[in-house]
Amino acid sequence: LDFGKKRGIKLPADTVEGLLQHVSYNEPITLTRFLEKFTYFMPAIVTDSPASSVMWLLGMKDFYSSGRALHWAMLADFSVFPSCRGDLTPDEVVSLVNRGLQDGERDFHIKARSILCCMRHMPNWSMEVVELCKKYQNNSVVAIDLAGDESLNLSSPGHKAAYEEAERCGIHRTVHAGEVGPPSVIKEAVNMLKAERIGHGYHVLEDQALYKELLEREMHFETCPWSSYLTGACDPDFKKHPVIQFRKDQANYSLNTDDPLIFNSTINTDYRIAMEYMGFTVEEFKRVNINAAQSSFLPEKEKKELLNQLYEAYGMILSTAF
Ligand SMILES: O=c1[nH]cnc2c1ncn2[C@@H]1O[C@H](CO)[C@@H](O)[C@H]1O
Repeated sequence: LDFGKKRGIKLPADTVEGLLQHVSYNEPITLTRFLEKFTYFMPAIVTDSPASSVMWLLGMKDFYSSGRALHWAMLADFSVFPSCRGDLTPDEVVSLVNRGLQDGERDFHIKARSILCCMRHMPNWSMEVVELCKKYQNNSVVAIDLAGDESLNLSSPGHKAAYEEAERCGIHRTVHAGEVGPPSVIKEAVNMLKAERIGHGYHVLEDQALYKELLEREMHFETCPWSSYLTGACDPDFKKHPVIQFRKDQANYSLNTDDPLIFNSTINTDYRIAMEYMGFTVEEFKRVNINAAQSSFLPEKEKKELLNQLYEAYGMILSTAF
């Protein structure tokens, strides 16, 4: 609200409660309508330097205290947010966030890296995104992602070229796929974009051959149960949720929040759902978090440190041989 006022950008309400009523929600709507929520508050913060500083600071604090993920978009295309020209270039935003993440890692004793996100509806941004990934590759940025509305046709050369360049340069790759879209989007993500992880991926179960292949390849699925309820990605009955099948098959997947602001949630929201409706045991929570660490995009040495921390915290055998 403060940044909106300062920049003369009209928001849909002028109190915190009023704005939250537009942004946060707790009953299913479509993915497309969910994505519209971002347009209510993004114009107030994109490419604004004080806003960016405050956002990462709050993000790090949340990240530390409640396991919330940081999820941020950085590019402002003026055709998307026409009235919100800030004082930072995308490059400066990434650099600022990197500094924030590094301060946070030091102050909170956590690992925090950044994934720069391409948007499905903006294929002409993707090369710029991968160039930023390259520039900051050894400085907090570890991977490229592709998010947005999956019903849009992916066969744009922009995303493909960016992902090819990412692979060529050793930049890790994840793609939102099979969240609401069919298994063919996952196939494209894996075969064409060379994704190493799949964001959501629930609809993989509709193509058993593909599912079997991805199980064998130990493909990592970044699942978000509460998000999947609110975006209408899955049957609203959690007892029929794809995560239950993933658990039974001991697939490589993790539990995540997705967008805590909009979903008014913390990681405990997702854990509670897993426990109450999906038959999770403490052992499965441990296994899932070890999966997450193993499939993280940290450099190998740091990944081993993180895994050792988890093994120790979980009372599992700790090998000092690493
Ligand atoms: O669950 C999701 N599916 C698809 N796109 C998403 C999801 N969550 C967020 N975004 C998109 O990614 C951008 C960066 O966070 C957001 O602006 C939103 O458009």
